[in-house]
Amino acid sequence: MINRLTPTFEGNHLFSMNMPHLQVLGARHDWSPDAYLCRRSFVHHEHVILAATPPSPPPDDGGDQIHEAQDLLPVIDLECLNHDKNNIKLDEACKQWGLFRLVNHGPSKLLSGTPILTPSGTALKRAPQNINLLEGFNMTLGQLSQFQSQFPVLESFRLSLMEYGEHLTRIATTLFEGIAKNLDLKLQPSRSYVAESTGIVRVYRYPKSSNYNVGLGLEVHTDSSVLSILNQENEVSGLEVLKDDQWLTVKPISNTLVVNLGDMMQAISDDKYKSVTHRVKLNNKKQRISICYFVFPDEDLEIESSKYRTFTYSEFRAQVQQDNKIAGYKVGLPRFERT
Ligand SMILES: O=C(O)CCC(=O)C(=O)O
Ligand SMILES: [Fe+2]
Repeated sequence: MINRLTPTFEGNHLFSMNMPHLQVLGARHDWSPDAYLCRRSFVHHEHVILAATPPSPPPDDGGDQIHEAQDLLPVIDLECLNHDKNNIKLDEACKQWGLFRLVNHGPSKLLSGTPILTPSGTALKRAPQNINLLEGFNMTLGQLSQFQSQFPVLESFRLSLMEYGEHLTRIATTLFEGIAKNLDLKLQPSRSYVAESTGIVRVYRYPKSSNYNVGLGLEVHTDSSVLSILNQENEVSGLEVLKDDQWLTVKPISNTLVVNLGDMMQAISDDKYKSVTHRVKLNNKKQRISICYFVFPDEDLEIESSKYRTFTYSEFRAQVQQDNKIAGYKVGLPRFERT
């Protein structure tokens, strides 16, 4: 797969040319277009952005105590999960962490690519609350067929994305089934909670930087997804997770995916599981590349819980986009709390 994908990326001009169109195919699920522009424009306009918006200091590190979570993070074996009826380890990981490493998930080399350059950023209409120093693109799996006719030159890339999406959907489905059993969830029949069609594959490149004043690679946030499955492609650290008020580095380990629970999972589980708070710091030695797969429920599936008013994922997404646009940040689940 590496060989099929890499030539597509080679000569970054291909993506420089096509990025505006790629955006149309799939904007990041919970970002306003403005925030998205900001995120992808730093390469050419870093000085402009930083001058326009003073960087906010990195969030409190709990007394600068950053711990490595390498030995603490729960590890889930996908193959064992298939055999166990109630998987206590998975349940504990979801309850206590909201994030775990995943091993034995299938092919060791899932996807690889080279960094992608974006075109010059368009002027920002509004400064978002935080500047995120990264560039990348999102692809919604359900829209890949449009991609075929619009960009025949990227056909091998499209096929790779499809294969990656199928593989990751299989993983997400297995994990979700395990979680549903553990929580004894009453699922709506014939509806998908981890729909491939709404799945998003996102590739990001974070520049290297030793200057903490420039801000974070990706601000403190929770994901809107049911599950997010992260491939820390070039094994460069940066991801940190908030656990018991301390930031822990999630060190990359080869052939090991990182799974984190998102807002939809929190609501579906009636708050038994938490959407994990995380952020990405810039690495001071190397640029970092991550490939993330976000999976969502069918857009019109009604999520019922005792904590939140009934809502659909499309309502949630619209609310997040509106908050991003008006307030400059995501409010998320608190917007849907029962009063
Ligand atoms: O790049 C990463 O490691 C994490 C990215 C992330 O948290 C996100 O896109 O929501
Ligand atoms: Fe995230």
